[in-house]
Amino acid sequence: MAILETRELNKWFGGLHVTGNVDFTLEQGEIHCLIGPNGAGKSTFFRLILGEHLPTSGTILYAGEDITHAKPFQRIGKGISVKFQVPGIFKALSVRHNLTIALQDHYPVSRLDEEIDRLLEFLKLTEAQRQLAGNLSHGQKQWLEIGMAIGLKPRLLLLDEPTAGMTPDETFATGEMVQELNRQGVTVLAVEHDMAFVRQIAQRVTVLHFGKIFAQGTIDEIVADERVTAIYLGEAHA
Ligand SMILES: Nc1ncnc2c1ncn2[C@@H]1O[C@H](COP(=O)(O)OP(=O)(O)OP(=O)(O)O)[C@@H](O)[C@H]1O
Repeated sequence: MAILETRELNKWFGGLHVTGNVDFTLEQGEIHCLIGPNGAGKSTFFRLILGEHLPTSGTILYAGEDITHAKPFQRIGKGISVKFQVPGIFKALSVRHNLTIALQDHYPVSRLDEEIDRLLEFLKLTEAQRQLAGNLSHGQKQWLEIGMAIGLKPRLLLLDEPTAGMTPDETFATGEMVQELNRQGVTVLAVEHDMAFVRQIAQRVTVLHFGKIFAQGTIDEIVADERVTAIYLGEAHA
């Protein structure tokens, strides 16, 4: 079953056709990576799914329901959550306090502490829970942000370059977190440039180019596609 579908989705910014007639299907339960050259329209596609941009034309379906014109908070309420590239954490508050703010409206007080403890452990942040979020390493800040996105128990998690700026060890640990979330039933759509990470997590890959779907398949199929190498991977691995 498809958890997300876009049909003939188009977005124009003035004369720029940034999303070009995109028919995209995300199956419930998969980890899907979106790759493509800079300016290919990946972030715009995310913002359309989230409702931060409205499409010029076309339809977005979430679990079969038309959400094309739903407000962002309504989409979040339906189970879509996002982690953007720039961490949106409260730097002057402790790690635990950040998670408390993210979760407090969604759990009864009696369960809140237990839920935060569980999340801290998952994020490898138990030891750091009393530190100010601003003092965390770059990778830990990204994990805290992932925690704030998954605390709401989304059905669909969107990740925008989740490993940007991470060390290889942090990147690998992030991949393990994403896989564990997926085992727990979360469908994941990630924009990512790091091909080692894509190989670690992706069950399917979509290549965007000039706002259009250029290729789709498993990571092995994508890497073996000479047309993809010509527009993207050649440059990424030069
Ligand atoms: N709000 C906007 N107004 C006008 N043009 C925009 C707007 N947002 C994005 N664009 C343009 O749309 C095109 C696609 O941008 P987008 O950020 O979606 O690409 P991307 O694939 O995410 O790129 P990157 O990998 O560099 O993040 C670019 O040419 C960009 O300049």
